[in-house]
Amino acid sequence: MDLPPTAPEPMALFLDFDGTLVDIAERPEAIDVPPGLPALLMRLSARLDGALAVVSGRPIPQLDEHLPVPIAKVGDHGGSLRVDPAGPVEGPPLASPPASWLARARLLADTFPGAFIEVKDHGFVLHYRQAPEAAGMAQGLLEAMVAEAPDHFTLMPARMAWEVTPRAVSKGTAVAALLARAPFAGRVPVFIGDDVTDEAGMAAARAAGGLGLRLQDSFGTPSALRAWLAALAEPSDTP
Ligand SMILES: O=P(O)(O)OC[C@H]1O[C@H](O[C@H]2O[C@H](CO)[C@@H](O)[C@H](O)[C@H]2O)[C@H](O)[C@@H](O)[C@@H]1O
Repeated sequence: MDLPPTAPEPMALFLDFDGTLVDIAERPEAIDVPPGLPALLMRLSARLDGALAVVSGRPIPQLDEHLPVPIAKVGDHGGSLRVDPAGPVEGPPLASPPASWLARARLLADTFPGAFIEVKDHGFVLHYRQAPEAAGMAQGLLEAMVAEAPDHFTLMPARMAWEVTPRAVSKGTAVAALLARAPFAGRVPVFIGDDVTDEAGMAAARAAGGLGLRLQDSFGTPSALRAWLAALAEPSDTP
């Protein structure tokens, strides 16, 4: 593992949620959010003058449920953004997958006990954490689906899941959009994530002169990252 980095100044910080801020759980609703995490993110956001965003594949309402604090949030892998915590949720118009895709994906998931579908507004996830034997067939089916509408959708490998997402957005487009706006503009971006779905965010941060950090390499575990964030949130003692 590399040493945790020295935070650049002034920093804009982009944090993935599942597998980065919180440990992976058997199911999406079973995550254990450490009780102090929302307050820690609040302190950190204040320390960065608001230039902190949680950037997740989850929809923003789910992020609000797990992190009920007024910080910037990006959901749906860049499909929805709420930069001003008191402002509206923004995002480009995006297609939704045809109902027939969901029906076919559900049929497949139903043949593998433990596999299930998570539906989002503009995509869906086929989770196979409890049915790893479903991975290959799921990949084949979903690849064939997105090949029917390659301009609109793409298939992303996630952690023990395949996710059909809109092609037009990614965590990278979200980072670029936030960096063009206050309070993120003019700061050095740092994106921290654990997953293939975070690579576009990391690449966007690096392209803007900042850091794209893989949790496993730079911190090891979500708990170690939270400790680093807690130290960062402390007021600086330099005048
Ligand atoms: O971008 P993220 O915040 O990392 O979200 C990515 C996906 O995370 C969730 O699924 C993953 O985490 C679950 C809980 O630990 C786990 O059970 C599952 O196997 C993982 O794939 C979430 O359900 C998805 O909607 C997110 O896109």
